[in-house]
Order: sequence, then C-alpha cells, then structure tokens
Amino acid sequence: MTTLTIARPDDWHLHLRDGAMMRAVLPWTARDFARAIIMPNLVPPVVTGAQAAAYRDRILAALPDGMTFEPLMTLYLTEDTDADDVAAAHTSGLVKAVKLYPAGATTNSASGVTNFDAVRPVLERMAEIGLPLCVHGEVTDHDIDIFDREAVFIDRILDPIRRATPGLRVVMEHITTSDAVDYARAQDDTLGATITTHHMVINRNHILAGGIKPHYYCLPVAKREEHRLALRAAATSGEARFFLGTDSAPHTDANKFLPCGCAGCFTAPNTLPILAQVFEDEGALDRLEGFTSKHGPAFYGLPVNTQTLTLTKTAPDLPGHIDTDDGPVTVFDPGFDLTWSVS
Ligand SMILES: NC(=O)N[C@@H](CC(=O)O)C(=O)O
Ligand SMILES: [Zn+2]
Ligand SMILES: [Zn+2]
Repeated sequence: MTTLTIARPDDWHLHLRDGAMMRAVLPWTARDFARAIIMPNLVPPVVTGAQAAAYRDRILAALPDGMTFEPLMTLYLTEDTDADDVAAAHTSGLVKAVKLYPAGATTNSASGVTNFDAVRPVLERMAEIGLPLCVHGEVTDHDIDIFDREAVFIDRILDPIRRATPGLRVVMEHITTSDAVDYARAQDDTLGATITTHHMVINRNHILAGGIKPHYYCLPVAKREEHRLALRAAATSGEARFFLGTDSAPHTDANKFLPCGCAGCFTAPNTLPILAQVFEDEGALDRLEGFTSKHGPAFYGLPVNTQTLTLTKTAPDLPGHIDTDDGPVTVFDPGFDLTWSVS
C-alpha cells in the first residue's frame, strides 16, 4: 500500500499550553488533527467554565489564518469544583470532559484531588448528565514504586469510583500497562482508554539504559517491554474502547535538562507518520482509521470528521525540534526512520 486516506484524526488528549508555547505548537496539531481534547493543567489551572471559555478564545486567536481546528475544552477537577458550574459548561456545549489529576501525580497537578470523597457530588452530577471524566491514573503514595502506580490506582481509586458512580463515563488516559489494557477490556462501554504514540514505541530501557534520556521521560513513565507490546496490541486490535490521545506535552529543552526535569514527550508533529509505521508493522494499517478517527468520536458522542487526511509512503520532512519564544522544544524521536508522510 502506498497511500492511505482516512477520516481526519482527532487527538483525545493534548497539552497546548498557553502564550508563546501555544502559538508555536498549535499549528503542528491543527495541521493533522480536526479536534483535540485540551488538557486544563495550566498555571493556574482551568477550573471554571469561564476560565475554559477564555482559554478556548485564546486558542482560537492563536490559530494561524487558513487553519481550522476545534478545541474541545475540559475542566480541571478540584475539591472545590462547583457541580452547577460544571453542568452549565456542559449544557452550553463548551466543555466535553472533566479531568481528574490525583494531587501531585504529574505536571501542574498541585490543585488536583487528594480526598476522592470530596468530589463525589461532582462525579454523580457528571454521571447524570453524561459528561465524561478523563483520569490521570496514578497513585501518588511515596511507598508505591513509580512503575506500579498505574496498576495500584486502578485497584484503589478507579474501580471504587466506577462502582460507586454507575453510569459515569470514564476515559483512562495515556494507559501504560497490560493491567490497564486488561481492566479496560473487562468493562462495559462506559469506559474508554487513550493510548499515546510514544508508549507504543518506547519502553523503560529507552529512558534509562546507556545514559538518561530526558526526552523519553513522561508520566506515566514508560514500563517494561511486555507492557509496550500489550499497548500496541490493544491500539491495533480494532477494539472501539481504545483510541488515540497523543499526550503531546511540550516542554522547552531547558526545562527537560534540569536536575529535576519536566515530564512529557512532544509528539504532535510526527504522530501520524509514527502511527502509520506502527500499524503497518503490526499488519493493521486498515485499523489505523478506527484508532485515530472513529473510536474517539463514538465514545464522546461526536460525529466523525467529514474531511479526510491522506498518508503517502514517502519519508516525511519534519523538524527535530521547533523554536518557540521560550526556547527550543525537541520533537519525540521514535528511533526508527519514518516512511509515511501526511500529504
Ligand atoms: N504526560 C506528561 O508527562 N506530562 C504532562 C502531564 C500529564 O499528562 O500527565 C504535561 O502536562 O507535561
Ligand atoms: Zn497525565
Ligand atoms: Zn497529558
């Protein structure tokens, strides 16, 4: 196969940041994706409907002329979140999901949730109105090994929340383990799971063996090879519960190369060429469209994009880094030559 035309993809988990960083990264997403679920972990976080509306306006104002892109806004769940404000933001069509960060789990999660009982009223309201909860699924307990934090979160937090809140639609974001794949497969269609580009490509050796590679450090951290293989199998399986959320999370190189460097891989520019390669290697190119363009809209109850995107079998011309007014940002290096380009 030398060309592949698919419904235009969406990204169901994206960090666009704000200001200079947003201006630099937004065109790379808008180039290949029609819509994206926009993560609310700004500083300060996007907590209220009014803040989400203002952020949406800033995104649209930063979109270059001639490009179209629809930001799907989310609210950052805190223990003080007002259920009425959430419901109003949903009813108006502004907000498509609420994001749960366990406090301290990841970048800019300090305002997240520590006491999960405190957010019960909001979760119950969300179940009533059909508003999905997107979850960063890691516990933050210091006595839990960082490689086990996702599996422990499923048992201790996620499953109890789902049992206590029947009907709540939940997206397990950026899953990294076979435990998460197995859990997702055992649930009904109120549960979806996003898989990133980079977690299908790297395992923990890529980060740690032969010298530390800050550009491969993200959260949840990449796990053993058996988990990477489980994620690739899930993504390429054609099962509707699994869909693309790149978690493209730009940080300047200066912020990656610190004694305490930031977590995140910047994959917006080359996600589609990488995914085409992964799906081709797995003999599943015919399932790429489901993963990038159909399963996500079905979960969120949105139409599939009517525009299309065509991939052709030629090496893409993509930058190794992009320049921003805050400094350079390195693009995720998959470690193999790309053979598919977006035409
Ligand atoms: N994935 C990451 O490693 N980082 C994300 C936060 C997140 O999605 O957890 C970020 O905002 O930088
Ligand atoms: Zn996260
Ligand atoms: Zn993220």
